[in-house]
Amino acid sequence: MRSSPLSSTSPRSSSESETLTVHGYVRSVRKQKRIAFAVIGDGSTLSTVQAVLSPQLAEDLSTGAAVTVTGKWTPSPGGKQSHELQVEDIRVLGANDATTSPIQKKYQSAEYLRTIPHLRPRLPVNALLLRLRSLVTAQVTSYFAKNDFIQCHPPIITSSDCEGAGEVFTIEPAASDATPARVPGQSGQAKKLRDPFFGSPKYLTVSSQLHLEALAQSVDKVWTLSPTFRAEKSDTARHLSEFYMLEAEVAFVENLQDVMDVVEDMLRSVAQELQSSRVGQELLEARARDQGEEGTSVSHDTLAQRWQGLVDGPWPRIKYAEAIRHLKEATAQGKATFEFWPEHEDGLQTEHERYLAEHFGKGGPIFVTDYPRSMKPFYMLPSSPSGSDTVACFDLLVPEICELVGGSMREHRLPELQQSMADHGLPAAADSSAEASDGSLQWYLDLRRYGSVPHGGFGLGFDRLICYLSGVQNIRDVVAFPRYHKKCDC
Ligand SMILES: NC(=O)C[C@H](N)C(=O)O
Repeated sequence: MRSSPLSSTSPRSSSESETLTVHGYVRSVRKQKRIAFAVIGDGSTLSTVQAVLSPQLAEDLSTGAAVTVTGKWTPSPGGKQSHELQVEDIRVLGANDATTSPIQKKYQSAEYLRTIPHLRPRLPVNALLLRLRSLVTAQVTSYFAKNDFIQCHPPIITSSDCEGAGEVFTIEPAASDATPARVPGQSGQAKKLRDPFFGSPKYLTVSSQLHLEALAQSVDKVWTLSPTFRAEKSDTARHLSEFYMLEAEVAFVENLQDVMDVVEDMLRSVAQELQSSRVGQELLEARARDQGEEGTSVSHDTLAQRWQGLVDGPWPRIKYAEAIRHLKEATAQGKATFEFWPEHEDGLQTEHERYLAEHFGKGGPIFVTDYPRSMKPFYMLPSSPSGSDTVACFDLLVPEICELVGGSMREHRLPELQQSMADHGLPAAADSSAEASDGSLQWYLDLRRYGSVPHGGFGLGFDRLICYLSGVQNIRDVVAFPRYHKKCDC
C-alpha cells in the first residue's frame, strides 16, 4: 500500500492493479444509480484521480470534503484518464457543506476570492502559485549557494528609514505593555506616559540593504529573502504593505555591470528551472485552459515567451538619458502617446517604463542605468567617481510589472557619503566621537571608517517576480495573505 501526494502518484503502464491510498479534497462528485465517480485532488499537482465507488460509499460525499480513499489503481476504460481508483474504503475526514461553502464550483472573481484568503489556496491554481513560490525560493537559494553568496537574516525592526521616503510603519508594544514613565519634577507620581520600548521610535524595515552592506564587508557576498514593509497607500496591482524582497550585496565589486550580471544570471537560472519543471508545465497548462480569463492573467504564449525572454540574453542596458531621448522620439514620431510628456527632470512614469520594457526591451527585461542623482537615495555612488549628476544605479524593467529590481554601487567613501547625506537632509555627524543620536546612521558611516571597500547590490520585489513568472496580473493574487491599505483581516 502506498500513501503519498498525488504529485508522486504516476499512472502505471503495467496492467497489474496496486492498492493505493490517496488523501485529498473532493473536487467533484457524480452519483448515479449503480455507480459514483469522485474526482480527488490534493493541491500537490493540477492532476486529479478519478475514484470509482459504489453509491453507498459515496453517500456522505460532497464537493470540498477532505477524504482518505483506498482502492485498486487500475487502468481506466474511460478516455479521460489512463488509470482510476476502484475504491474499497473511503473515510471522510472533514465534511464540507457544499451549499454554504464560500468556495463554489463555478467562476468566482479574483476580487471575491481576496475576501477569503484562508480558503483561496484550496483552489488548484492558487495551490500552484504556492508551489511556484517554493520552487523559485529553492532555485535562488541554490543559485546563490553555487555562487558563494552567504544567506543572512538581517533585522526586521530597524532604527532608520533606509530609502528615506518616509513610508515606514512605526512599532510599539500594545498600550497595556507600556512601562509607566516617571515625569521629571513629579516625584512619586507615576504618570502613564508611553516610554518607548526601545528608547526611541523604531520601524519595520523598508529594506535590508544597509544591514546587508555591513555583512557583505565581513563575508564578501551576501543575500537574503526577507519581509519588508511600506506604509504606502497606493491602491495598485503592484504594491503591498508587506512584501518579500530578495536583496544581495557584493563587496570588492568595482563596476555596476558586475551587479547587473548577477541579477541577469540569477533570473536566467530561475526561468530555466521553471521551463524544465512540473510547476512550469502546469502553469502553462493552466494558462492554456483559461487564456487571459477575465483579464486576470496573461495567455499561454505570452507566458512561454516571458520565460524565454529571461533565458535569452544579454538584456539591453541603456542609460536614463538615452531612455528619455527614446521616449521623446517615440512620442514625436507618433509611435507612442503618453499622459505625461517624458522630461529628463520628471523621471520615468509607469507608462514610460512600460513602453521601454515592451518596445526597447523586445518584450523581455531591460536595464535602465545612471539616473539623475536628485531622484535617488543618498547611498548611491556617482556614475563617475570624480563626481557627476548621475549615479551608478539601475532599474530592471519588465513588461507589465515595470520595475522588478533596483540596484546600485554604494558610496563607500566617508567624506562623499557624509556630503551626500547632508545633501539629502539626513543628519551626518562629522566624526565618530560625536554622540550617536538615536536613529542616526553613525553605524553606517562606521562601515566607511573602518576598512571600507567598493561594493554594490540590489533588491528584487519577490512577489512581483511571482506575478511576472505566473502571468497573474495583480500582486494581491499571488500572496497568500496580502496586506494593503485597509486590508489585514486574517
Ligand atoms: N537592496 C536594495 O538595493 C533595495 C533598495 N534599498 C530599495 O529598497 O529599493
